[in-house]
Order: sequence, then structure tokens, then C-alpha cells
Amino acid sequence: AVLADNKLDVTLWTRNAAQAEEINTKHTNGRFLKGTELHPGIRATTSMEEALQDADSVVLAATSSAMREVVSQMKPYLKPGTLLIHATKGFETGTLKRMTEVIAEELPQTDPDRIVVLSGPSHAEEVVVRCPTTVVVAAKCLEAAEAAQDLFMNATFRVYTNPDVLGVEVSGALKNIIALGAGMSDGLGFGDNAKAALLTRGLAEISRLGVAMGANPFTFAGLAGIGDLVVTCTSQHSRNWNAGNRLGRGETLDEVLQSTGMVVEGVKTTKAAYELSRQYHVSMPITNVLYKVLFEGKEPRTAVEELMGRLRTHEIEETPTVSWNGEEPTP
Ligand SMILES: NC(=O)C1=CN([C@@H]2O[C@H](COP(=O)(O)OP(=O)(O)OC[C@H]3O[C@@H](n4cnc5c(N)ncnc54)[C@H](OP(=O)(O)O)[C@@H]3O)[C@@H](O)[C@H]2O)C=CC1
Ligand SMILES: O=C(CO)COP(=O)(O)O
Repeated sequence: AVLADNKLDVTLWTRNAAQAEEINTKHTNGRFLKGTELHPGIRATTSMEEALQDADSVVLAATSSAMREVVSQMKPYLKPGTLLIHATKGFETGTLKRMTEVIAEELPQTDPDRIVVLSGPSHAEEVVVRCPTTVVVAAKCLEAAEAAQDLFMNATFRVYTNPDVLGVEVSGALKNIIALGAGMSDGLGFGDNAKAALLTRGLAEISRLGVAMGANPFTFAGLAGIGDLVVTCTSQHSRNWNAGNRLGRGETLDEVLQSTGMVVEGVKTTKAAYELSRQYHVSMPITNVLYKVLFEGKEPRTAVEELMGRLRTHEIEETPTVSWNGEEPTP
């Protein structure tokens, strides 16, 4: 929608023929964007060849579990030098790879430094009706990030660049875990204090893992970090918050996933982050208890007791600049 507003020639690829027909004839997408009229310039097709014909840029918005399969279908039709921008928030199950790594692996002829990630607080329901939205595009190559920035920037969609691809991808994926927790807390009837605690201590563990993996700590204070964390933990549109809320109210994970009809990335990401926290020897208490709720049958209320009952600890963990009793800070 943003690209069509920017007068670009946009072709959407979908595997669903009825959906393509609806977009082309009625300019609506009733299943995903109920009650919204799409830009009439957007064309849809089920043919990957047609979608990629003459495409200078490709935006990949598959779910994390479909990314590898979709990219491999694109491979025969991509022009050399095409700008690739992905907007997917998750890791690949099993390999724990980030989406830029999966794309680079499937397209070895593409310069990996030119693969861009677009992330930040951007619920589709609001973007499509032109509510003011800000996002970040990250790529190792500045020229690629700026090319993506130029494609998307307009009066209601503001785009910042960032060279920290890993940090942007990790924060975009991990915030969904905390949104599940925030929804669960609301579903249990806990108040605003609990939600603020989850956001704050959630950001602490997201940053801890991200920095251990090589991210810039400042990225977590940006749009892909705190920005997306706030929107996903508080928005009526969030699938992760809604899934957590229903779990908090007593539904089972199977019931929630079967009836949502859309991806709840935080579920698989909880498993991935649980494994990464072990791999990088990083403490992630919220992720750890959510893993037990989602995959080991722990009651959400007992999970909260476990979180609250942990040993006492300091708030600030790394390289303090303010120390106890006026002493020199110890790194
Ligand atoms: N929705 C949002 O506001 C935002 C979403 N994102 C991220 O974008 C990604 C996609 O999310 P979203 O579009 O909302 O998810 P949805 O669940 O709403 O839609 C997923 C789409 O992917 C299709 N799909 C799934 N598997 C395959 C496959 N193997 N081959 C082809 N198509 C497939 C589904 O098709 P079918 O209907 O046929 O199953 C469906 O159309 C996620 O990582 C999400 O975190 C990022 C920012 C905002
Ligand atoms: O990432 C998103 C908004 O920025 C979408 O979040 P949900 O997948 O929880 O709906």
C-alpha cells in the first residue's frame, strides 16, 4: 500500500487464487484487512514468474516458517542486482537462523550486505489506512538501506536507516515473546504495573541476548526495539498479545492457534530464544517461564509466581557509569 501510494508499480504474489482475484477485482483483502479498500494500482498474481518480471525491488513478507520455501521459488525469476527487503519477524525453526541469513543462503549469487530488513511498530491495519507510522531499515551496505528508505518514505510513513542488521532482526523477533507475556498478564487480570514490568524487564533480556549475539545496544532503544515492543504489547491488533490474552484466560495453545487463522510468530520464537539463550549463556527469565507455559503445560499464574520469586538481583548489569557509595565504577 505504501509503495503504491508512492506511485510504484506493485505486484503482490500470493498462493491463494481467490485472494488474488479479490484484490484485482474488488480491491479488498477481506480475510486479512477487513473493511479496508486497497490502492487500485496494486495487482495480485499467483504466478511467481509474473510477480518478479521486471521487478527492481522485492519485499518479502512471508512468515518465518515459509521464508526459505518462498525464496527458493523466487530464485529462477530474480533479476541480478534486485534489492531485497524483508519484513518478517522470527527465526528459522531448527537452524535458529535470522531471515537475512536464510535469504542469503537460498540466493548465494546475491550480495548479502545488500539484503535489507524493515522492522518497527507497524501494524498492517494502521499502515494500510495511512496512520502515521515510523520504521527502520537495516542493511550492512548504506546504499542498500537508503534505497529502501527512498522507496518507502512518504508523508505518513517515515523510515530511518540503521547498519545493525542483527540487532534489528533480533529485536523484531523477540518482542513477540514479551507481547505473549503481556497479553497473558492482562488475561490473568494483572494490572498496568505488571505490564510495565514485563516491557521493561523484557527489553532487558532482549538486549542481553542481542548484545551477546553481536548487536549494538542502542538498537534496542530504537524503533525495532522499544518501539515495536510497546506497540505489540499494547495494541488491539497484535496477534501475539491476543494469543497471550486468551492463554491467560485459560484457553490451551492448540485452541488459540487453531482459531487465530494468522501467524503468531512469538510461539516459535519462544522456542528459538530459549535455545539461543542456552547457546549464548544468557539469562532470559521471562522467555524461560513462557517456554514452560507454552510447551511444558505450566499454569500461567504459577509462571508469574516463579518470576516474582527469583533471587534478588541488580537492575543494571553491564559497564555501570554510576556505582555504589561513590566508588569508581567497575566494568
Ligand atoms: N501483520 C502485521 O501487521 C505485521 C507482520 N509482520 C511480520 O510479517 C510476517 C507475516 O505476517 P502476516 O502477513 O501478518 O501473517 P498472516 O498470518 O496474516 O499471513 C501469512 C500469509 O503467508 C502465507 N503463507 C504461509 N505459508 C506460506 C507458504 N509456504 N507459501 C506461500 N505463502 C504462505 C499465508 O497464506 P495462506 O492464507 O494461504 O495460508 C498468508 O497469506 C510475520 O513474520 C510477521 O511478524 C511484520 C510487521 C507487521
Ligand atoms: O510486528 C507487528 C507490529 O509491528 C505485528 O505484531 P503481531 O504479529 O503480534 O500482530
